[in-house]
Amino acid sequence: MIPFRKMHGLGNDFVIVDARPAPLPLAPTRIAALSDRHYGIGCDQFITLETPGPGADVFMRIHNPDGSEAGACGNATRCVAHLLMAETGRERVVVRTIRGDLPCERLPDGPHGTDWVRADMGPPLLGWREVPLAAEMDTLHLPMDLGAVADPAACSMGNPHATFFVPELDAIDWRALGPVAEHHALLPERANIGFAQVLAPDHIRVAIWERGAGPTLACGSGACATLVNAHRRGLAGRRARVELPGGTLEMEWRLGGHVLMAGPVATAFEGRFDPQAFPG
Ligand SMILES: N[C@H](CCC[C@H](N)C(=O)O)C(=O)O
Repeated sequence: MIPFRKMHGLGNDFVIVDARPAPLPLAPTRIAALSDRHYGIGCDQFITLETPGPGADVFMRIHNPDGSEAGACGNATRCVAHLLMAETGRERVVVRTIRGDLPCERLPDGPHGTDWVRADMGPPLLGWREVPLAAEMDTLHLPMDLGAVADPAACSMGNPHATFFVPELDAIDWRALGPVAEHHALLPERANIGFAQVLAPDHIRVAIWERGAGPTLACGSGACATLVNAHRRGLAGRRARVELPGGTLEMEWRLGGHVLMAGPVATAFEGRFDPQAFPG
């Protein structure tokens, strides 16, 4: 039997397994089965903790429920950091991903008396090859028109994001538009798709259709991409509250280039599963 911990950041939820004591060779098909909300445990991303090299406290591997591996997961970064802080008693830890090292710190005096964790998600990647896009173009204005939405901006936070800016989020069927954009020909590695309504230079409402996962209650790297793309378009400052369906993250795109995100984390439950009971 394999123990797991179920955590979430604003309802963006994760199954977390610990492969630091010994390798846990779970095939993508088995990860997908475990991530299924009816036949498995269910989650937005499946997170595997691995022993890092020097300079980090943990390596965090990220899989989507379709079995694909992702390069960033902001809310899981915050959850894993909180787990490590509880293990070590430290207020600051470093989470390593395939994208790089993400320093995290606990904010004990967060709003509403909850423990908040702030993650430094690193700098956004703004070049067309870095997103990546299918051809050379201005990443601030993609020639993509889906009728109800068009002209998104794109960037990478270690994973690809495209952001549509809309006058009224409630007026569009973003759950129908999301998969069309996710699989658009301009996005050779697909992308996480944000639908953002800028309410003020420091307040953005966004809904995210996640690559390989679909609609989620929150998306940390998506919130980072939303702020970056809004600021690049002159629609927002460098600090903003980003309001997602599951709650609000406090975001900052620092002059040094790094994007920071802060918000609450929670553990829902712990359990165990028999991997042989799942196809894979
Ligand atoms: N929920 C995650 C994003 C997962 C990204 C994944 N869907 C991808 O394929 O890039 C977050 O909080 O950043």
